[in-house]
Amino acid sequence: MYNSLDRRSREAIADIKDTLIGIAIHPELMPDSAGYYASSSSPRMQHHHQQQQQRSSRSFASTPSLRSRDPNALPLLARKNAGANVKVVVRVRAFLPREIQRNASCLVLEEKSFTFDRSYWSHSPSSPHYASQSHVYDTLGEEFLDHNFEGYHTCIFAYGQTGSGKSYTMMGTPTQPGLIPRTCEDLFERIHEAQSEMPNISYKVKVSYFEVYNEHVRDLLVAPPTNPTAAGPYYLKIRESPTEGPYVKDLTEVPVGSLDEILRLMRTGDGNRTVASTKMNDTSSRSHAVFTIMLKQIYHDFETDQTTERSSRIRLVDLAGSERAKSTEATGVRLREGSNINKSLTTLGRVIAALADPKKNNRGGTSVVPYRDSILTWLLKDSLGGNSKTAMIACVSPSDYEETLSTLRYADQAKRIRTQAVVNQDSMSAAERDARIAGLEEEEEHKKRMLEQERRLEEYQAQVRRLNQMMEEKQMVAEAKVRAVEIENEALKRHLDLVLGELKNPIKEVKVPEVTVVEQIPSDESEADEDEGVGLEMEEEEARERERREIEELEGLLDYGYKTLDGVRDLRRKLMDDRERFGVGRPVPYPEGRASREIAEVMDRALEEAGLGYLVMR
Ligand SMILES: Nc1ncnc2c1ncn2[C@@H]1O[C@H](COP(=O)(O)OP(=O)(O)OP(=O)(O)O)[C@@H](O)[C@H]1O
Repeated sequence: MYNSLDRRSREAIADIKDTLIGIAIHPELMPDSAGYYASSSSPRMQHHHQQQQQRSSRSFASTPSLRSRDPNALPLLARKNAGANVKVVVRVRAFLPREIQRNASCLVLEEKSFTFDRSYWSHSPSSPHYASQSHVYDTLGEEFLDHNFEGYHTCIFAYGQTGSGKSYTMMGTPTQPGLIPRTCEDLFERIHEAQSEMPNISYKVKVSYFEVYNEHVRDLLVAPPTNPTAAGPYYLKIRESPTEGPYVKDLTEVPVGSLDEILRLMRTGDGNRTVASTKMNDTSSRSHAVFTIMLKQIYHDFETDQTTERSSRIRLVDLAGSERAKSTEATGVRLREGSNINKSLTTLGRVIAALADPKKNNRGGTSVVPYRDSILTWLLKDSLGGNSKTAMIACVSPSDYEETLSTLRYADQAKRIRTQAVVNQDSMSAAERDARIAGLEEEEEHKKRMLEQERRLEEYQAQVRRLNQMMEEKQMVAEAKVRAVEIENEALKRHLDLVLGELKNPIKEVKVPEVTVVEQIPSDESEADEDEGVGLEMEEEEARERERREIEELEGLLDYGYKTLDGVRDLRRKLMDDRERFGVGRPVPYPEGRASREIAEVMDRALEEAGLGYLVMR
């Protein structure tokens, strides 16, 4: 216990030294020598400060950490410290039943030297050095949560071969919860404690959970679609913001207000994670899972009317395990997963190697760090080499020599990485806050107006599209009608020609001579012959006259037909010229005569049926 406190005190002193060096680089940003609570005249604040100091006997950096620095005296730029190395710990798990069955023995490495911060012996609970789940949290998780309350982003990731105990360490089991549930529990405990002591502090917690599976990002807080193709894109895209770095676009971030809520989400996400049974592990994680808690602390000083806001991100990563196809005997989908897992872990190794190499890293050589070579390293860019306090838990199996050696080398290299964590804090006076709110409101109003304009433009464009479509349809219908009338007219014309031909050359009626027996009356014979001759002449004259009239009438009718056809052609041309005026036709008067009227009526009906009845004048 004493040793642990002593070590943590030393670490604290080193951390303070780093910070002071960082501040000294910017002398104008040197903080006010008086501490935040010391400078506060409020007795409540001083009382709280004492409480915090008492609490620090349980935890080195005490709970809600808006305590230790004056937010006014430490503006954002000054919070960049000289950087600190990634914390690296190694954990050895217990034998699994199958290892006990084959009488596996705990391997002893030949003498080699690796640098770590700590090692956890979780091999046999009977050992006096046994590191339980709670021990791992108390000695690592708690310290990192302290950093979060101080306003630092943190990341703890578990690395190791398949079946070495990463998921056990990060998530644990219902009876032996791991770092993630314990962090959530401690987080809400601290929040409740702080809120009961300080009414002017409020907290906002949000959570997200995603996995990187086969080089794709999947939201674990959204149930996988039963039919991925019908449900749209299944995987999420990655974007990079100039201030926040790479992030997952459209990732669900759920606001949470209690431990129960966050644990429920954690279980939901865990249930959605891609897990499969392999020869090396019955429940092998086939993806890298990233559980993120976003913590915002808003502190309001009633005396100065100043608001201070601290935001931090807690990233807890359970990587998929490196695996040898030979040991896992994987085939098909499992083999493909395994090769993707190994590929991204190899890239992680290259990123760690580049970051650990001062020649590449210190002289602004971050561009040579191959973050973008895998989704995992790109998303962890900030945690690995940027604004984050980071820890790696290297998990090893007790009986696998080669894999253990490789994990230890990895871990040793990671220990050389330095990150540059800054306190993510922003403070403003009441006037600044009001101005910011006004500015944001104006921005919001402007965005709303823009959106409204965009919406209207879209509506207008949709309306124009609908109108054009209807016009096209109308034109197509009109053209079809014109074609129908033309066909009708052609048929009519042929019919008229036939009728006309028949009238011009009528088929003469063959008169069969009547055989009659005539009584001979000698005195009146010549008179009777004369009368008969005159009657025949008149009949012939009448027939010719009737024929002439019919021909005239039919010629008029034909003329009417041609004119109607002209009207239709005219209409068609107009339709082509101007859709708006396609309905205006040329009226054609009826010709005289009964027969032509009948035919004209037939034609009119045809036109009317074709929807063009207005062409002729009634
Ligand atoms: N410290 C430990 N004490 C007891 N059992 C452990 C310990 N660590 C791991 N185990 C057990 O070992 C098995 C494999 O562990 P786990 O699933 O955590 O491995 P992993 O590294 O996450 O594997 P993978 O990469 O395949 O997902 C599990 O049955 C787990 O309960």
